[in-house]
Amino acid sequence: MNTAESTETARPHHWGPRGTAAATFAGRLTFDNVSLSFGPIPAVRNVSFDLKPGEIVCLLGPSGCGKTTLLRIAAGIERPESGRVLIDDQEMAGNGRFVPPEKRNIGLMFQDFALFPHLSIIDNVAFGLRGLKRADAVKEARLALKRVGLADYEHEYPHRLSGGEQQRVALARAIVPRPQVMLMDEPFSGLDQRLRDSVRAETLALLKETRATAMLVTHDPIEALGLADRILLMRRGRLIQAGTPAEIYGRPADAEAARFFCDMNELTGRVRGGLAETPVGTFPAPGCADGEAVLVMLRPQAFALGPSGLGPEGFVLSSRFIGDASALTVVFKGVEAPLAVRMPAALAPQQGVSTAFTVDPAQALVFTADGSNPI
Ligand SMILES: Nc1ncnc2c1ncn2[C@@H]1O[C@H](COP(=O)(O)OP(=O)(O)OP(=O)(O)O)[C@@H](O)[C@H]1O
Repeated sequence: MNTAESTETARPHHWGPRGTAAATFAGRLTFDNVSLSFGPIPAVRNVSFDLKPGEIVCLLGPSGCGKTTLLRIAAGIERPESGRVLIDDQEMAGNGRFVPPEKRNIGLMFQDFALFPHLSIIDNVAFGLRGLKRADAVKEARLALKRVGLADYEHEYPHRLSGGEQQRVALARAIVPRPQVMLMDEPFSGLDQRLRDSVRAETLALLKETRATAMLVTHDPIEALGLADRILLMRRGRLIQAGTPAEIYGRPADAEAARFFCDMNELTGRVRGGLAETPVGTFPAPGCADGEAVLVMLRPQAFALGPSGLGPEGFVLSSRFIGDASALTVVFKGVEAPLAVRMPAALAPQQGVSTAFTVDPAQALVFTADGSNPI
């Protein structure tokens, strides 16, 4: 059963059968040194990337970092002040050229779904097919509505639909003209938390089916890790790092990028013989000179209980059950502030206990002391 059924309304909530959406010829989306400022605010600065046909990419970063502006530039809603935007090597913007949004063969989906309130659901979906004969447009729109499980809703109006249903109408409307590139701005943020997981999974399946290249904006790192073939990480208008979810999570470009994905424990280490020494263990720091100070970041899940005498001893200051895990704060000798530790609830020690821990070096990230470069 789709979890949407239990959360929103009593109406049926099944999406249509997978594999029935119309496929497109995916486009390559290229940004070549693109910049745009709003007065003194440099919203997008010298951004370059290349989205391969059919790739699903999440544009990720904190609020105000320029994600929406970048998406709007890709769509042709904003003009870059310098640089070039290309789809399949054709210039959409740059060198004096500018192709308007309706000529770019892109699909757009906004955070608030932006359905037309005065149009019925079928007319909302058929809106992008105005070039077709009415009967053909309606036929295509019906197929798309069926795929998102809303075939019975075609005569309804947007205000009569729940948020999850509106999201599906917006998705059907975006895919129905078979765009080469889909651009989606926070497409799940307006949805109830419990609904989000199933809608994300269905949307991802649908995107793969249409084979369109997709760029999704999100500020949620977990969402990006779960959805994307590749993540583009932005900060203050710049592209900081591009890579697969495993690359970005496992080897963040700097300490700030690491903090964006996880609440990190941060310790200062001193290097000796290629190892950063800290009060809770030593971690590889290849290429660093003896005596150099480095920043060691440890994920809360790096810690496990260990045999006495081997790892650091810690005093459990607090232990909180949070469902599938327990969140602990633990005081270690030589470390100023208590460290955050997370482990399976069944294994977690009680508050007030002193016990030995081990620390998984694979969960440690070592950076230069100022956090600007990984080691
Ligand atoms: N039309 C505009 N006029 C002036 N400033 C703007 C305009 N659009 C965006 N900005 C500014 O540009 C910067 C980037 O904004 P943008 O909306 O692209 O960021 P974002 O990463 O999408 O943020 P959020 O996640 O909060 O939507 C911000 O400082 C924002 O205030």
